[in-house]
Amino acid sequence: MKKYPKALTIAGSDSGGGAGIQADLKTFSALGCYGMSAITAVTAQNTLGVSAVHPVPPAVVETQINDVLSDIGADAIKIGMLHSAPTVLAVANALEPYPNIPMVLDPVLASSSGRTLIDEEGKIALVEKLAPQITLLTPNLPEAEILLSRNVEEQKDMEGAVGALLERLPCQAILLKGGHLEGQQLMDIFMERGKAPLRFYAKKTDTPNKHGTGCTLSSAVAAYLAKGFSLEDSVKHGHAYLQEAIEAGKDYVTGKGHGPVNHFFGPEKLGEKA
Ligand SMILES: Nc1ncnc2c1ncn2[C@@H]1O[C@H](COP(=O)(O)OP(=O)(O)OP(=O)(O)O)[C@@H](O)[C@H]1O
Ligand SMILES: Cc1ncc(CO)c(N)n1
Repeated sequence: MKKYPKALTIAGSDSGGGAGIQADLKTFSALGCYGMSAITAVTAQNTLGVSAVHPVPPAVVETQINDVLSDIGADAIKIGMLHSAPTVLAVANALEPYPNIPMVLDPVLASSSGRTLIDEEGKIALVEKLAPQITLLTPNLPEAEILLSRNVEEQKDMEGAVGALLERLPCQAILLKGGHLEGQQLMDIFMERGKAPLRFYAKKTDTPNKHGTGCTLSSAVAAYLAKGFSLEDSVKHGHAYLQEAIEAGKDYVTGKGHGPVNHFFGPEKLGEKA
């Protein structure tokens, strides 16, 4: 009997196709996983920003998750935009019966253009109710600052920050992303509870197409977890996949603002004529 590696994303829809559910499903597909989705909110957005957010009722979010997991099942789950406390609680509730599925939570607190994508009570519920079920949390620096209530301004502050996040949040591991810092060499730092931190370096690519990098990275890690890799190897391979997708997408023009990365740089390259 053949079985696909299966990955579920619980996230918001990005009408522009570069972030959210759309980026997650592209990433799962590019990495050879069967992708499924539970949509938490419909956003109207494009490469210039988010213009509207319409939440899906929490009970409908919970039912999407129940229906997928009780029938098809998932080998890994990625969680993105949750929008509000009732949605966070509905997701925590629906996932509680599945403690053995690895879960990656990208704590989407605001869009890159600054629009808030979760409310204050949602943040508290995320830390208190959902984090205990999470294998890997993937905050960017502004999100880490919100979660820690202190500034993280340089690469040398990141190791202290990742340790402090692990003390404050009951998840198993953290990947703190340094993509928002100045400088030509970027660093992400990964730490599993009780282990030494690991650093992942990347040369900063000169590109306008960075929309959805966070979504793509967390889904790539989830895809590798679904395929049976260890957490450390999934982070390593997920980071490498994103770097290739950023590089492969840098010369394309999509919209007037921040375009997407190129998820399909493999054998069937997006944009190439047959
Ligand atoms: N210009 C770049 N070149 C190469 N890698 C980058 C670049 N910008 C960001 N990255 C990488 O992309 C990943 C996402 O980092 P970032 O800190 O931008 O997350 P994010 O803010 O959550 O993303 P998003 O903009 O999708 O919300 C990290 O691995 C980071 O190192
Ligand atoms: C739906 C959605 N999720 C996440 C992000 C963050 O990139 C976004 N802009 N939109």
